[in-house]
Amino acid sequence: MSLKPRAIHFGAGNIGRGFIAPLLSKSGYHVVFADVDKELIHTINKEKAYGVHILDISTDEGGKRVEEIIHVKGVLSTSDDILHELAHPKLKVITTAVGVPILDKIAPTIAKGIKARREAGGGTINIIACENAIGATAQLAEKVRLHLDAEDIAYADLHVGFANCSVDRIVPPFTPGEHDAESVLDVGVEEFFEWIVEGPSLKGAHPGALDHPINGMTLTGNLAAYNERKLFTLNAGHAITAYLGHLKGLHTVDESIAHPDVAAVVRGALHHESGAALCRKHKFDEKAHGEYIEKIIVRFENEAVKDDVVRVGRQPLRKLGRGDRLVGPARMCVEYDIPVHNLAKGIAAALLYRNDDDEQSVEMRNAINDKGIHKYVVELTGFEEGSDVHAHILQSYNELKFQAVEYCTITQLNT
Ligand SMILES: NC(=O)c1ccc[n+]([C@@H]2O[C@H](COP(=O)([O-])OP(=O)(O)OC[C@H]3O[C@@H](n4cnc5c(N)ncnc54)[C@H](O)[C@@H]3O)[C@@H](O)[C@H]2O)c1
Ligand SMILES: O=P(O)(O)OC[C@@H](O)[C@@H](O)[C@H](O)[C@H](O)CO
Repeated sequence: MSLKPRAIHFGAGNIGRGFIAPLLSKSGYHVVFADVDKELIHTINKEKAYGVHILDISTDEGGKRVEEIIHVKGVLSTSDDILHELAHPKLKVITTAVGVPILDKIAPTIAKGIKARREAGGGTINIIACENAIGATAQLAEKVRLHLDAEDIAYADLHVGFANCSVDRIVPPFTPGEHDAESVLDVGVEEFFEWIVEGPSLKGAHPGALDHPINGMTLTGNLAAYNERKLFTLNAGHAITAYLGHLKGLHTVDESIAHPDVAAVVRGALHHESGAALCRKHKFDEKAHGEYIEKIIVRFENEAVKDDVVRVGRQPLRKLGRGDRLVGPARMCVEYDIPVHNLAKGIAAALLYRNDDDEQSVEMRNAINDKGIHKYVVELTGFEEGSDVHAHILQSYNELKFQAVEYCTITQLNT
């Protein structure tokens, strides 16, 4: 039996293959991917390796650097095989990158795994949900607990660490043929990455740290600040770029941010609105935060990444959640009396996002038609009619709707 520590990663998609698994693998873990996609799992088990293409025009090799990830395994997350993996004595870490709405679906499986570990006397493990949401691991923990009995909960309290994190690396859709890739498993990623994990929640021989450290993972005791900094800056700017770009008929993030109107709204939202509020709340150094924002804009401009506005804009209702990247920073601005003209434009552009292949876009359009935009904005954001923010969102909505007609048919906009 291999002496290597094992890690199970739920979700063998972009961020799983392009970010989390490479760090685990390069830190000496044997990585087992768990996914619902049979074809993908079959290919992982057949090829056992893939390449991570670094998509940076600035890399010495002109964007051609490829990192080989080897000795990976796949297991179908809906089969009993996953339970054997979860009970494995060498298992140390479970990570996820499946999308927040899917955490519900994997929770019962993880709960069965915890029960199996208790019965087998398995060692301590740590679980880290690498999703774009504040407190994603805490949400997962809550869902897992619903499937545990009192004995299992007592065991989990001692032997299972649930650590929240902030995860940052842009991993766009990747077409192997366009990049001389050898395998359909290959992924393309930007060079930059940041994985910040709540240290105090980790369990093991040295509480507050992993028994087998992961190179590239940073531990912190103040995750809340990093979480809000990332979601309300990178993801806020990304979403605004994607929704405004989509309304202009643009297809990629680099094309959208190159449009001066889009860049002006993104800079206004990040520097003068979310940034100003974040600096007030978390006492960030204003100059350093300004540099953080500009570095993010350079990442959006990376032409080698070619990220799709449809990927970045996916699930608009999740993105319009009160604690999420658009309404979240707008609410924080209101707390500090900071006007929100640019975030309001981003929220309005999200409300105008029309994509018949995206269930949440369709649901949003139907809700706007049924309830009317005034009431719907109140329901979604919590900003009352008559408030400045509500008025700014409505004003931007009407202006953008009018401008968007040039690119979309009236039927698509439909409101
Ligand atoms: N791509 C990025 O740039 C990026 C960066 C940071 C964070 N994230 C976050 O990572 C998560 C995943 O994003 P992604 O871009 O990798 O998405 P993706 O669609 O590429 O990958 C998701 C994977 O999860 C699998 N999956 C779905 N249901 C499952 C289930 N029940 N059990 C196991 N696997 C299941 C899918 O088959 C797919 O392979 C999201 O929360 C996203 O916000 C993405
Ligand atoms: O994954 P989502 O849908 O929450 O957000 C889309 C993108 O903004 C996101 O995936 C970024 O690429 C990522 O957060 C970069 O770290």
